[in-house]
Amino acid sequence: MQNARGRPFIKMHGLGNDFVVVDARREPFDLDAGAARRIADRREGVGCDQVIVMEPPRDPCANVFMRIRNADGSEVAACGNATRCVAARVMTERETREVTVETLAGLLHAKHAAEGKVAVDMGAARLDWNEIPLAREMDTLHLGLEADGLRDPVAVSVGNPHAVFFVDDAEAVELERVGPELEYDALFPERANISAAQVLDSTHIRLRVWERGAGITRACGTAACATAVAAVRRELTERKVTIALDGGELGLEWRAGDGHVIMTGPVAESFTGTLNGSLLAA
Ligand SMILES: N[C@@H](CCC[C@H](N)C(=O)O)C(=O)O
Repeated sequence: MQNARGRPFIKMHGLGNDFVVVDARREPFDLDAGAARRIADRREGVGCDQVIVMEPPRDPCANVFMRIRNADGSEVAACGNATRCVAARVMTERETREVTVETLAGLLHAKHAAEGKVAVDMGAARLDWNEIPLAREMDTLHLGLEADGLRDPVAVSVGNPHAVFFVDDAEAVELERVGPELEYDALFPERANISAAQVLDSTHIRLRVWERGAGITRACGTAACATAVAAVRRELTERKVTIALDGGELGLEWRAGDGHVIMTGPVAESFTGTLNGSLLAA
């Protein structure tokens, strides 16, 4: 039930990738695509890259269910930075050091890490063409895709689809121009997040991201996960890397044994407010 007086929210971010977070664990909140677009609009609404709804978990092993909508209203299964934010809130509430966050992509285990950071096990990277998904069978280590000087990306899913292009100079890539073209390429039936990754050395990568449904963001946690996996598959880096995004650094590890990706990074709460009725009403 939507509240005519509005609905409280918390503004949170992970490295500047920002979220309007609504707690719907006690009172339901029906976030449709239109409301998400209005809330995310930086001119008319609150403004954010993703709108996040915390709901009661479906799985008895989880502590919270996290629903995710991009700024364009599309509902998606994974968001790395928001997972850290939601996990941090629930750990604070429960006074615990570990929680399990349920998403449409599965159960994600999160825990406190050094320096106030949060580490999330983002699950096993998915590498088959139909898991990305791609439109046709193809080697995900070398996609036959090229645009504006970017070529031969690696495809990885960490619950959402990513194409990672390795480049000599990430700053020189005109992501705002090439990003939308690649996001909507026919090779990606569910569209894709597009990354330009520059390997600095065997443990450091510079990354810029055009997010599906949100455009250029200051950081994308799942893109960092996908990039760490792609770099190891291309034998460019070690399994543990530091990835520098526009908003700061994330620590990534693609574990050898189970293929899970562990992402560690900061969490921040900016302010609280109320979503007014005009943003919520259709
Ligand atoms: N910002 C997120 C990713 C959000 C979803 C993505 N835009 C998609 O459509 O898959 C992150 O930190 O991972």
